[in-house]
This record gives sequence, structure tokens and C-alpha cells, in this order.
Amino acid sequence: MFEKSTWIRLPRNVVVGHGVRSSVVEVVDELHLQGRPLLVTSPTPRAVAAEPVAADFEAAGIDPAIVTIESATFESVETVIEAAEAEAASYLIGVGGGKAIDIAKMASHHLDMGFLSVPTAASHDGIVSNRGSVPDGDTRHSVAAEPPLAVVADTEVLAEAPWELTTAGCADIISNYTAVMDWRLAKRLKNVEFSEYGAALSEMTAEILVDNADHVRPGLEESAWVVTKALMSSGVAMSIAGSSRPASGAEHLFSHQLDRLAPEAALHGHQVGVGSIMTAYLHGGEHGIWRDIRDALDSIDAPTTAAELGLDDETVLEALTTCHEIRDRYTILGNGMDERAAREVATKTGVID
Ligand SMILES: NC(=O)C1=CN([C@@H]2O[C@H](COP(=O)(O)OP(=O)(O)OC[C@H]3O[C@@H](n4cnc5c(N)ncnc54)[C@H](O)[C@@H]3O)[C@@H](O)[C@H]2O)C=CC1
Ligand SMILES: O=C(CO)COP(=O)(O)O
Ligand SMILES: [Zn+2]
Repeated sequence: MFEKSTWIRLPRNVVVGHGVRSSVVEVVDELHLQGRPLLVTSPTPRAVAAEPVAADFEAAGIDPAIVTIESATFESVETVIEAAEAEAASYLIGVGGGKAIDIAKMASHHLDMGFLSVPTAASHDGIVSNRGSVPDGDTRHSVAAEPPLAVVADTEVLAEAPWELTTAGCADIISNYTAVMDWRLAKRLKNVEFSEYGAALSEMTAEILVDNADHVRPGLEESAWVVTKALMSSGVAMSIAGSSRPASGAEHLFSHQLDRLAPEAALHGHQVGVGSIMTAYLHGGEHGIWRDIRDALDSIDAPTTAAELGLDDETVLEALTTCHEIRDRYTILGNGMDERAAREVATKTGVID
């Protein structure tokens, strides 16, 4: 008897475009959400979007609360849960980059409340995903949560954000190529659960973004449009898979380890992009797709070397040789690389000199 079942959760409304920030109150109304919102944000996005959105709620006769978090940690999730209880909030709205949205997502899951995602940067593909990503000591968790009830992505706001945030979003998408390679390998070697649809959507998203790289240029609002659609599509791939596997393989392990070794050195997307060049080399060797990945990153101004990430060679090598320990996720790194092999891949791909 065939007894398999799945439950794919997706946002009900996705609103993308010029000036849609002012539609948040209308979107909330359309979802029949009642009571008081708690806006979860971080310092810069607070001024950029959370305060204007709060003003829109006040104008509509709704009294919003705001909590500002500084980092993506379980302590921040706790802070938001306490704020929601103290402020008698009925639903949450994550306003910001990946960190604020992840924290809102995880707190809303814990509180059993709905949440909305209002990105201020096209910098990561967690905008609609059903996962939260949190460091915890020596490990990194991919925490199951629910996706947002709605996403309101204002391309005017996203286009005004610093350009490197958009190139980080592109790199997070380009890294899907190697994430899916790792996923297929893990299916073949370790029989991990695999979704053809999740994998195909993830790869197609990277393909479309690379094909449209010419439209990704600083100062063009169209760039925010192209990149945001890709970020949403990649997030949907994660929701279909019920895992971050379609968008997170060894290149993400490398980035997560860099977050521990050199906190705040570079953006998540930029780190996974450089990781992806090296893991593509490990998968395909000299004639694999590593040059295509490097050239795609280069064409949208994303870093391709340790120096461009602001890292020294030794930090890159340490991350490469230790990052397989960060999570129980089988990838091309297997049980780990030795230092000579790490130096070889990093040198051959031009990541280090
Ligand atoms: N849950 C998921 O599926 C995923 C989660 N992530 C997580 O997201 C995080 C990375 O996201 P990021 O957005 O790179 O980090 P982030 O949230 O720290 O934002 C990066 C920087 O951009 C600033 N910023 C945001 N919007 C701005 C604006 N409009 N103008 C000026 N500055 C602005 C923020 O204040 C921050 O300093 C990581 O923690 C990563 O693990 C990334 C991908 C997927
Ligand atoms: O960043 C992600 C996808 O782009 C997902 O993060 P994890 O590696 O924590 O699952
Ligand atoms: Zn990522």
C-alpha cells in the first residue's frame, strides 16, 4: 500500500513591486488578522521600513508594537517571544534582512501565531522559506518553522538598499547549483530524502537568474524585481522539500563555519558564493562548472576570492577543513578535507593565492 504523505506550506499572498510597503495594512486585513501586530526588526531596517509600516498601522487605528533584535540567535527568538507576550501581540511582522525575518519566523512558530515577511534587502532566500537558520555553539541549526502568511516585498526599498546586499542575494541563489549537487550525492550515497520538484525548481531558479544577470545592475529597480523573484522561488523550493537542502549544501557549511571563525566579516550570500566555487570544483574537477559559477558571481559584482570577502587564506582553509562538523548533512566534503586538499582546491579556483 502507498502511504506516503506530505504537507507543503506556502504563503497565501505574495505582493512584490514598487511602493507596496504601504500595502502591509491592507494585506493584514485581507488575511483577516485581528489585534495587535508586533514588528520584529533590526536597527537599520527599523528606520527604513518598520517605522513607516508602524505609522501606517497607527493611521488605520491599529496600535503596533516594535521589537529590535541585533543578531540571529536563540536569545533573540526568546526576546521576541517575551515581547509578544508582554505587548499582547496577535501576529508578527518580520521587517529586515535575513536575520530579522528568521527570528520573526521562529518566534511566530513557537507562539503559534501567523507572521508576515517584509524584506528590506534582496540578500537571502529565507524571505518565504519554512526554515530558520541559527548558530548555536559549534553547530548551526536549520530550524523547521512555518513560512509567512504573506510577503510584501517593496522593490523601491530593495533597490535603495546597499548594492552589495542585492549581489549577496544573487550569490545565495547561484549557490543552489552546488547545493543540489550535494543533495543528489547524499541521495545516492546515504539515501537521504530527495525531491525532484524541489531540486528542479532550485536549479531552474539559479539558471533564470544567471540568464538575466544583465538586468542585475546597481541603481536599477528592475534588479530588485529579478532577484526577489528568484529568492522567493528558491524559498518555495525549500518549502516543497521540507528542508533547506535545495538551497544549502557544503558551500553553506563553509559559510556557517566562517560566521564562527570571522563573525560579521562578510555577508552570508557572498560567503556561500565563494564556497560554491570551491565545492563545484570538488564535484566536477578542473572541467566541472566551477568557472561558470565564478564567472556568474563576477558578472554581478559578487566576491570570488578570500581577499574580496575580507578574509585571510588561513581562515578559509580552517573553515574548509572543519565545516563538515557543523551539521549532520552529508555533502561532497564527506568526513572532511585534509589541509593539503583544501589548499589545492582554494588555490586552483583562485580563492586564495
Ligand atoms: N531561513 C532561511 O531559509 C535562510 C536564512 N538565511 C539567514 O539570513 C541571514 C543572512 O541574511 P542577510 O540579509 O545577509 O543578513 P542581515 O539580516 O544581518 O542583513 C545584513 C545587513 O543589511 C542591513 N540592511 C538590511 N536592509 C537594509 C536596507 N534597506 N538598507 C540598509 N541596510 C540594510 C542589515 O541592517 C544588516 O546590517 C543569515 O543569518 C542566514 O543564515 C539566509 C538564507 C536562507
Ligand atoms: O541559507 C540557507 C539557504 O540559502 C539555509 O540555511 P541553512 O544552511 O541553515 O539551512
Ligand atoms: Zn543561504
